[in-house]
Amino acid sequence: MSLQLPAVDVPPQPWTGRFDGDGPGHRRWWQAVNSGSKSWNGEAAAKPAALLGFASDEGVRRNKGRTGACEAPAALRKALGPLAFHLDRAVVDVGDVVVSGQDLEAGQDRLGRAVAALLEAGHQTVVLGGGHETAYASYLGVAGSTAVQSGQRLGVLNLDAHFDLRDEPIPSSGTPFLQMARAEADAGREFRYAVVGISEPNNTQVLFDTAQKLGVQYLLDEDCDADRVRDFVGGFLAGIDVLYLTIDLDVLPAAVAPGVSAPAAYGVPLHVISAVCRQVAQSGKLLHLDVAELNPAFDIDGRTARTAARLVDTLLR
Ligand SMILES: N=CN[C@@H](CCC(=O)O)C(=O)O
Ligand SMILES: [Mn+2]
Ligand SMILES: [Mn+2]
Repeated sequence: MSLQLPAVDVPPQPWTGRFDGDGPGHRRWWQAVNSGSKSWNGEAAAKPAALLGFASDEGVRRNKGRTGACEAPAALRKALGPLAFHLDRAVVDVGDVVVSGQDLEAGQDRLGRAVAALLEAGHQTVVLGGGHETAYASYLGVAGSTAVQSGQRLGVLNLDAHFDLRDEPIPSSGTPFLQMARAEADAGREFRYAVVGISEPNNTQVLFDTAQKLGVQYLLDEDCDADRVRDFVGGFLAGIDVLYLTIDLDVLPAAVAPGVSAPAAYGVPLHVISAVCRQVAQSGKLLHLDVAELNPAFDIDGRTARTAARLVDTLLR
């Protein structure tokens, strides 16, 4: 595949990690990414993955959260770099879209256009956020894809302690899914939105009412045992053609994911979230994914970034 990547604000930088040798048996993520669009074994079965950073703090700032998510794309690459590479696809890094100052909307627009271009070129797209305002930027790209434009049914699956359906005068990290609901209605499409891991005490009645009005399917964190989540996700996948998966890392318990703006007191166990990622990867319906809300300033030993890296690795298997 030719390297026709969209221009972004910061071009990709070389990746680094532990070096055990040059042969395929020693390969780690950093070596695979640095070898670009060349498949590591020349016969990759799956479509190449394109990683794109969204360096944005503005949504969290507007939502009165703890800022620092703009450093997350670099922290996620650092966590991915040393992982042993067992993927049957090439991975390319496209670089970062950077939200400058307070112009979140312009950044979301740039990211959306880059995602749409990468989807058009046949990539499996992966956005490394950013606060959860990343989700609306991702959506702009997904909504512009040929798959959605040609009438395939889009599903948005959010792994999150929060609905992020706030009705606010300006967009933030708390509003992306209400923005999507309105955009889908304007386009004359049904909004298919499901959330795994909702924390009841961290979402007001107004948010539950909005979710009900929009027909949102959700599972509370306390109900997220492995069987129930597998059935819930399986049911959602059965009713859609293409999936946009978004992982807000605050869906995980604070001990596993301390490096977020709003750590979860309860959280969904990592093995359950990891199983969702395997289920989604095996469905063959994954169009686009992103990881949001990592805040390296509050991460302990890179726990949150390492966990996120592992989930991305699982999703690209
Ligand atoms: N993306 C953020 N979502 C949450 C944050 C909650 C909080 O800061 O406590 C929300 O807006 O509900
Ligand atoms: Mn959240
Ligand atoms: Mn969120």
